[in-house]
Amino acid sequence: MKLDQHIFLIGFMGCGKSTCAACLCRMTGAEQIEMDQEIVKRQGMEITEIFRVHGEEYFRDLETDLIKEIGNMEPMVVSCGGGTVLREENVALMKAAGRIVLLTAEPETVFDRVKGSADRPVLNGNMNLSYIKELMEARRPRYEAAADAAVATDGRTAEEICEEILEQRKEGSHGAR
Ligand SMILES: Nc1ncnc2c1ncn2[C@@H]1O[C@H](COP(=O)(O)OP(=O)(O)OP(=O)(O)O)[C@@H](O)[C@H]1O
Ligand SMILES: O=C(O)C1=C[C@@H](O)[C@@H](O)[C@H](O)C1
Ligand SMILES: [Mg+2]
Repeated sequence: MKLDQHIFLIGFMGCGKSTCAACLCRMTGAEQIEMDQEIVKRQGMEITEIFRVHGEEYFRDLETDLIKEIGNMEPMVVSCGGGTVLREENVALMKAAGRIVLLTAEPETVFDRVKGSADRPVLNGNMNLSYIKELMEARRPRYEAAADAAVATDGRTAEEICEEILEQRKEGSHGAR
């Protein structure tokens, strides 16, 4: 199933964007772009380092620049940063270039998936379930407003999740995205 537009995977940290993007690429033959990794590569610095040295706004500007570039690329699967859709401008650029799929997971699932890692500056110092719940609730309206479709990931394999994403896309081809 070849892509005719980008698929942007969005959602909270640890919801499975990178895992599902890789799986979607195996299923469609499309290329994957990992926004976080691409920014790390270009800056020659880890994300925690970019936040520490330049601040969050600087990182958010890099995300916007990258989204603009992606808009001019061949259709691919884009694994967004967890906070990419916090900027309205980014959402508008993404909507113009493809379909935005929200991956969801319960806070308990997220905590379980991310608790062993120190690579997410937004969670460093706040690696606990109540903070994850609070931040997820605060961000939920932004994720939901940006999404063309949503898929729950709790207790499901990447393959099951991706089949649903591709199935929705077929259905969507007759009307809404
Ligand atoms: N459906 C799933 N079932 C079980 N474990 C999963 C699933 N999806 C992802 N994981 C695991 O959860 C962790 C986070 O997944 P992943 O890196 O794909 O999330 P992400 O949304 O890209 O997070 P971030 O961008 O914040 O790093 C990984 O260890 C991954 O193996
Ligand atoms: O949710 C967030 O704000 C972030 C998520 C990560 O993917 C990174 O983009 C960065 O750590 C910020
Ligand atoms: Mg990721």
